[in-house]
Amino acid sequence: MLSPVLLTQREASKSSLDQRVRHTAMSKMDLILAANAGSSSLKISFFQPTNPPTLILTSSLSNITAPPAKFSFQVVGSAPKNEELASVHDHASAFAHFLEYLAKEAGVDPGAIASVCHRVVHGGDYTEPVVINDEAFKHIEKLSDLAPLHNGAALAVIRTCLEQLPHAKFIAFFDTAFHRSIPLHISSYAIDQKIAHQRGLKKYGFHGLSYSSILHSVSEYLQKPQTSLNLIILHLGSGASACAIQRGHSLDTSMGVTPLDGLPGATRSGGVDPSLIFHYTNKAGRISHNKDHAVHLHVTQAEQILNSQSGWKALAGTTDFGTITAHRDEDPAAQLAFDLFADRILNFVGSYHLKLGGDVDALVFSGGIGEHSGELRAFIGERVECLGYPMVDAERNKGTNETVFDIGASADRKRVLVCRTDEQLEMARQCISL
Ligand SMILES: Nc1ncnc2c1ncn2[C@@H]1O[C@H](COP(=O)(O)OP(=O)(O)O)[C@@H](O)[C@H]1O
Ligand SMILES: CC(=O)OP(=O)(O)O
Ligand SMILES: [Mg+2]
Repeated sequence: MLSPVLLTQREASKSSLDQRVRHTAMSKMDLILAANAGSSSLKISFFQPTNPPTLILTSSLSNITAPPAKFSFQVVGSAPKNEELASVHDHASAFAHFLEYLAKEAGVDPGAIASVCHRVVHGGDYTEPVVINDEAFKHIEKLSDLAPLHNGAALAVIRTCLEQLPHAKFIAFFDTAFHRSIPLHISSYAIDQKIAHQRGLKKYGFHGLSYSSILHSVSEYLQKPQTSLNLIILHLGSGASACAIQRGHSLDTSMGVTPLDGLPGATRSGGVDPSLIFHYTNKAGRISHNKDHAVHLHVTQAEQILNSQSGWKALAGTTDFGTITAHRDEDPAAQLAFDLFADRILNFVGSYHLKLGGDVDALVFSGGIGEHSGELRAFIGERVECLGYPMVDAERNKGTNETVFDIGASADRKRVLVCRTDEQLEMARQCISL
């Protein structure tokens, strides 16, 4: 017998959710919950399992690593609820808060959730989504050292789900899977290949769910099949990476065996001379004895510093790129952070433009910074004009509510686009097609 989804009839502000959830789930208890454990945030969306998936509600907990965390919860068609939470300090407490809010405030019975999609950043050799069983759980756990800010956080959310939603099916979707198409000479490091194979030391690449989502949206926007598209995509968030897409497949990306390489981020250094770690601290190479999670992951102190104590946080004392942009005129540290980020982005745009033989349909900005920082887009846009990209139009660069919008002054063959990525939607889409 089907139990009602809603525990109680609540106040009018919840009526939109009531109607949507009641409508579908009373007859079919098969909602999809998609959880995205990023380095600084936990983003959650609920979908009805239609094709394409129908969004019911979104929630996010950001600033998890720079408290107080910011909680937002929005039922589609209703006003968002926002609050600051001093009690949330990691992904496990963030997800616990969400589940409590869902039942108590939104009145949703967790029994209505049939499938839970988890974004897992490092999947190693898994190239397809997997149902999470003991073996998959251990596999993800083993890879935690290679994604120290991510896999452990995703596992904490998975553990809570296993305890609190025992009736649901859990599926892991991997960031790395999208990059399985990267050719061997690009994914290999110039090291002993026997050791490289034994230890899985190669470029895996990350943000793959985001790149899939962007590819899907840009293909719809340009009305061209994905397999005809050559794109340079910049996913600029707390973790930032670039990707060259050739005929709809990943050709190269800036992150490597771990998400540390390539562009700097909120707390990550990005690529440095590998020898730098031996000079940064004379403790490099030893197991960290700090009190944080790095101890349990056996990450060396240097690796911990480059992952968690670097990036904007080290350069400008904030993990918020919006603050950096706003203060760069009066604060040389903020100016340095801005200029350094732009410089590293240009390295990848130039290199990927060349790898694609100049045959690029669009340069695409995405991620929290790419979607919101008109200043950074204008700065990069001006410098890539020499490669044949149109000038960034100041008015268009102010943005719209569309998923994809064009900020180029002319709709020449090459475009400069902004795309709102949606990793949760991408997982729901793949979940339905499974
Ligand atoms: N208006 C803005 N201008 C510049 N940067 C912004 C703005 N809004 C958000 N950001 C940046 O986006 C980052 C979050 O990006 P997001 O992709 O959501 O992060 P995550 O990597 O946790 O998924 C914030 O840390 C902030 O630096
Ligand atoms: C891979 C990665 O860095 O992800 P995020 O930007 O969500 O932290
Ligand atoms: Mg993210």
